Amino acid sequence: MVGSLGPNSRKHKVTVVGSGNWGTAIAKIVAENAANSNGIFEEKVEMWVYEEKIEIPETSPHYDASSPLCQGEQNLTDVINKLNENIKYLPGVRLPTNLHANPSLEDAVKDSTILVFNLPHQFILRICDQLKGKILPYARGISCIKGVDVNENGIHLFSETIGKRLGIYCGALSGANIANEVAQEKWSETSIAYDPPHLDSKCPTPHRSPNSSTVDIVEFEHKDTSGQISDVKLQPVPNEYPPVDHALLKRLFHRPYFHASVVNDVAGVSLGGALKNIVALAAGWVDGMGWGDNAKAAVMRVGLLEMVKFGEKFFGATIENRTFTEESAGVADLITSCSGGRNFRCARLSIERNLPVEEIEKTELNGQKLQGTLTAIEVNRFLSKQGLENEFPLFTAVYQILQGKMSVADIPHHLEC
Ligand SMILES: NC(=O)c1ccc[n+]([C@@H]2O[C@H](COP(=O)([O-])OP(=O)(O)OC[C@H]3O[C@@H](n4cnc5c(N)ncnc54)[C@H](O)[C@@H]3O)[C@@H](O)[C@H]2O)c1
Ligand SMILES: O=P(O)(O)OC[C@H](O)CO
Repeated sequence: MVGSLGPNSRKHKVTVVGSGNWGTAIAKIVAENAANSNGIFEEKVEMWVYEEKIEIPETSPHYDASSPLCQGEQNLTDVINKLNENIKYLPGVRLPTNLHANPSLEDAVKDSTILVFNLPHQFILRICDQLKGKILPYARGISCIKGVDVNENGIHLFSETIGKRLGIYCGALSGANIANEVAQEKWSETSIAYDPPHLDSKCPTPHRSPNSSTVDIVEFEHKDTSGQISDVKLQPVPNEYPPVDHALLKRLFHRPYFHASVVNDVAGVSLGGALKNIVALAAGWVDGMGWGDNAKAAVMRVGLLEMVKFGEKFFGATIENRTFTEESAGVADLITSCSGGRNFRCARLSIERNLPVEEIEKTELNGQKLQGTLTAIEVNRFLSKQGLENEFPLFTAVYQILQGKMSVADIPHHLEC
């Protein structure tokens, strides 16, 4: 029984929900830290894997004709656990042995107090539905997802959507973090945003439920961009566990090669990561046209301004503008994404090969997913519904180009208007 244990006597169990390129890289980091946490985290870290069959090709350094693992199709989870490598989504990177690939979502999250959500944003809503009732009610989440949740009610951060659907608090992690570089332990920075409506004064609108007979449950109101107020009953983490706070999150994610800064601005950190993907597509197209670095810098300048404007306009009360300039999740992520990110690279190739970006995604990414294409469409759906497309000419141009309604050659003129 949790209640019979003393303060900090229990360890946090951590599960990473997702195992793609970034999911696996973050799971590696978390498992490295969990292996040496002085009793804060359980050593074994679970990584939920969307199961699929793979075959180890003869060209792979892991190929051994006599190995049962090389006899036809295998479960990706078995391959990851036996080779300590995600040969499909993060090839060539050795994973810690305390990281366990688990094909069962329910089993992977069972008893976990910390859930790290890290999968392409188009899959997260369905995963949340599957997780309902399967997680600890006092679990805490961190969303590493770069995207926004657009529906008929407005636009939401995925940290909010996850929190609302699961009845937990969820923060965000985002930064200038191309997964392959991070996984190879090349130095980078990241931003973690975490600002739960604790029993302290941090939350803008926390209050105890007047009807609640227990001090263990806190209700907080959150106004989303549609003006709706959602009530989430947040349960505190029992004090048998070390408190989930900025210091603990730093212990979970910070590495000598991965410097984590922990802040409160969840909206700023989340939005930077989502919107830069739209800009990166434009940067890739401009680069593919051979227009040079000045043109790419122009796209990035306009893109950054639109990112800030979008944040101010739709998340004004909660966002801190300086996140865009001072945090890795802001301009630094924009720069790296427009230099070597997948959205940038696929967009550039689409010009060079005269093919749609989605076609390049299918042939070049081996199952990895672009987030910019869908985000551009979702953001446009939100903007057009409000008649605000003209106020965001670059976001709108990216959408129009994806729809085949505008050509890349028209970008300069479109931005001049
Ligand atoms: N890759 C990066 O460099 C990077 C860096 C920072 C942030 N991100 C962000 O992290 C998030 C996750 O990206 P990623 O790179 O780990 O993923 P990815 O692009 O590698 O996508 C592949 C993953 O999607 C999973 N998948 C496919 N179909 C699925 C389904 N129907 N249901 C559930 N899962 C399914 C696959 O199993 C695989 O794990 C994205 O929002 C991305 O923008 C990525
Ligand atoms: O490869 P992308 O375009 O999905 O971008 C990767 C990361 O978000 C860069 O920080």
